[in-house]
Amino acid sequence: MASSLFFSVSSSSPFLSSTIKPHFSQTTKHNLYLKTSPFTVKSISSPATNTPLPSVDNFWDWICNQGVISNKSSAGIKPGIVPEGLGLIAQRDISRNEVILEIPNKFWINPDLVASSEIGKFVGGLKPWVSVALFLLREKANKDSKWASYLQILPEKTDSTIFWSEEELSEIQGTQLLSTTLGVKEYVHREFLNVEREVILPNKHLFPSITSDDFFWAFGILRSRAFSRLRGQDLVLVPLADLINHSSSITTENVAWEIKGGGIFSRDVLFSLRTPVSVKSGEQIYIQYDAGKSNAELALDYGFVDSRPDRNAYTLTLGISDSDPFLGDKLDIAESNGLVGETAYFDIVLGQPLPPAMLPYLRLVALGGQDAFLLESVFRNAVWGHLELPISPTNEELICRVLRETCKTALSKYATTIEEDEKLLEGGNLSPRLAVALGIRLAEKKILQQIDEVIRNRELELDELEYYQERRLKDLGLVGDQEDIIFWEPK
Ligand SMILES: C[S@@+](CC[C@H](N)C(=O)[O-])C[C@H]1O[C@@H](n2cnc3c(N)ncnc32)[C@H](O)[C@@H]1O
Repeated sequence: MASSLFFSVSSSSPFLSSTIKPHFSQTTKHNLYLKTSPFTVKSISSPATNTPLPSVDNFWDWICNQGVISNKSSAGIKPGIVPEGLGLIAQRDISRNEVILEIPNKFWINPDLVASSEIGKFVGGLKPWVSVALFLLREKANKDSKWASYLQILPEKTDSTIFWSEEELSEIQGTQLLSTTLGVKEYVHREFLNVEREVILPNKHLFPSITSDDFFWAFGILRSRAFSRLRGQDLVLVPLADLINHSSSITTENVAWEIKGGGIFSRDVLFSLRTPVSVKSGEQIYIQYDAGKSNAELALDYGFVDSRPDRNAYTLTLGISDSDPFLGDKLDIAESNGLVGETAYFDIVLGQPLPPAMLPYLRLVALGGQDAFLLESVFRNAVWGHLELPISPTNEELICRVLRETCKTALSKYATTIEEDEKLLEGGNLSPRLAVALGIRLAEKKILQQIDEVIRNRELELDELEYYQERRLKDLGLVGDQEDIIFWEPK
């Protein structure tokens, strides 16, 4: 019975899951819905990070004059122009784990600063990021802003997929990243329309001309510069510290920054940044951005992808249909095993086995017909254990078939094959955005192929698998050594 099973694909971004409603359909059985784009690609470009050197010098002077850096001449770091735009350059040899920066909270840009600013009373009820975005835009328009030296060094745009043209987006046709990007753009645009109506237009004296593009710029700045974990109400931009770039060669799991108290007699809180590895004088200092982020999230937030294979993930969205006659029982069982709600998300990572809870969950979703007795309350404590192993040929065959259909349909949505992408990669000389597009679409296809291969092998074994009834008979001692069922002859 297939009526209770639906599969769809979606984004894995934790940001999306908390703040944006997914915009893919999840209503029909065996549902696989991929948003694709009809555009064709002609060219792809990358934004220039054209911060002139005088602006960087001016920013550095400002930082030092404000006392953020106590002694300019003996500072261990300095901002400089690097391949990633701006970055932090070591001014002497720095050892591993050495603190390179401590920025007190009076130099942070966060919702508290906005609340105490002249726009504070107009933005009180807004989401933290929206109020900080309006603050940035207002200060950017003010030549005499206290923050002018900082705002001048912020890039006009990044390579985040939210800034890609339609033609550029067509390079990620069929990908989950495209679907997520369109969802985020829709979300930001909606937020803009709301804030324009509620705050910007009624307060034209404070916000004379803020466009949707301006608002996207501020969103892009916050997504790419606020340190992970410092989001929501804790959202903060830390000037100077936010010049640190990411390198895939930094693999230490430890987070390179922390928030510290400023000392017993100080009310200051400090943002403290360390070097995860030792760095020679003149070299750029790097950290690893949030190790938990997939390449799709890096592409969306920052506009680059990491070369580590385990950053490549594909999210399968699985769920129990509203019309499933056993919906309540199934939800109850899923919830007792940590899978809350009608939908469950499983991140499949390139080169790694399927997540352990995925097959049990699928067996649960597909459970019906003669197997439905396992949903009865007497089995409630033991049912998940049973689901960890095959239940019945019908159940196992169904989940294999639907998973393979899902992979096949998803694979058919991409405009290029793995072989074509690999050839392009070999050719090299890719623009940053095309490199991102290729990295993402190639990895997604490889993961789908990987899932299909695992399930194809399983299908070949279906006749040899041991199912619930056989296990049960064995447990009861009703199956002999030769796997024959033992009958008691009546005397
Ligand atoms: C926190 S900011 C770092 C400072 C930034 N480079 C600048 O010029 O202002 C993050 C941005 O730096 C760039 N970036 C950081 N690490 C990178 C990397 N490994 N490859 C490419 N771009 C990188 C991306 O544009 C990203 O959105």
